[in-house]
Amino acid sequence: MSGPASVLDLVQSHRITAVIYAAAKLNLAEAIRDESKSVSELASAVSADENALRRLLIGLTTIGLCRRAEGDRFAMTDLGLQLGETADPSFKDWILFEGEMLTQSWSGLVDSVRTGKTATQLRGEGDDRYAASGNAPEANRRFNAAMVSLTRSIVPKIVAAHDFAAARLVMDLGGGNGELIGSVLQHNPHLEGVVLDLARCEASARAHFERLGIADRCRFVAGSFFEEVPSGADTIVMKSILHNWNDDRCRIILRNCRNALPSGGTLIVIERIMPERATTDPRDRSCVMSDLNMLRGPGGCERTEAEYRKLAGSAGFAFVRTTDIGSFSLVQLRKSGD
Ligand SMILES: C[S@@+](CC[C@H](N)C(=O)[O-])C[C@H]1O[C@@H](n2cnc3c(N)ncnc32)[C@H](O)[C@@H]1O
Repeated sequence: MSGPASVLDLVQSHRITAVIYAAAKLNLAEAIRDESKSVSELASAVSADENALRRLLIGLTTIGLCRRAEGDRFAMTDLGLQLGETADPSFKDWILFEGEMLTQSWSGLVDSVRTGKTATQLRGEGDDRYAASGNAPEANRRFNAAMVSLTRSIVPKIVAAHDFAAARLVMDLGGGNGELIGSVLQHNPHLEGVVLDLARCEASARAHFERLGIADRCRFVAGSFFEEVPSGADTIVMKSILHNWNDDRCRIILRNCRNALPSGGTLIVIERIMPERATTDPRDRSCVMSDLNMLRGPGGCERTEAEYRKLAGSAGFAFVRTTDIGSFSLVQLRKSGD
């Protein structure tokens, strides 16, 4: 957002989400591709009313996702192309998740602020959103696909930021569909990998390993990191895990990691780092919005670097370094005190 916005502009932000969601749902980026298309052509390609579609396309130009070409033709901008399913990066799955699930959940934010409880707790479905959503396969598929699109966009920075040369077996704890470990293994042919996550991620993770040609050196273990983390890995990575949980739950996960790692083993935590004092800077805003998303969603929070260091220290890890990788940071820790 450039310059100070009016309160009216700010409160109408949901309209922008709806415009982007409509464009993604209509597969507009796929229909337009790299060349401009006429509105009538597009209307028949995406099954839309021509006049209404023109109005949507003009809306998309005002937020920089489309540009008007000659006559009644529109093209996607580079940013707009990211709405396409096969773009690199593609945020389509995140947009569908945001438009179909998060928008609904956030409408109850006031209840979470009043009570300090998550949407799942307020519905009386317990403290663990992941356990509560166990029999909602379509919602889980949507969530997992959204996580893949977000993680895929930052994986090159993760791979560049950490040298895995000395590692032998890397475990991605809560690694979902295997996006992160897949990339780490592709860039490090000497490595073996394992993903530990809930059983519902197993089929898609295994299919992903087959697609990448790493199935012979990457396994999936179905389990819960609150019960046990299997030993064998010298390095454990966790992306977007600790921010899901409160400090007590995080300590259980961290202690299970510590029990699983050999002496001096490495733990890499990849999370957004909360600023000590948030400002209107877009990066601060993005982190704080994620923090509120954790309040409403799984019940965790975003933490400052000092908070991560303290939390990890209380579970027997020594701080090594923090590397800034854009909107996320990579906090490297070492098992201490054997
Ligand atoms: C926010 S997602 C992060 C996924 C992945 N690390 C990424 O960043 O793309 C959290 C992950 O934790 C997994 N998870 C939740 N509860 C778990 C549990 N008790 N044991 C293992 N994994 C769990 C979820 O299935 C999900 O894949």
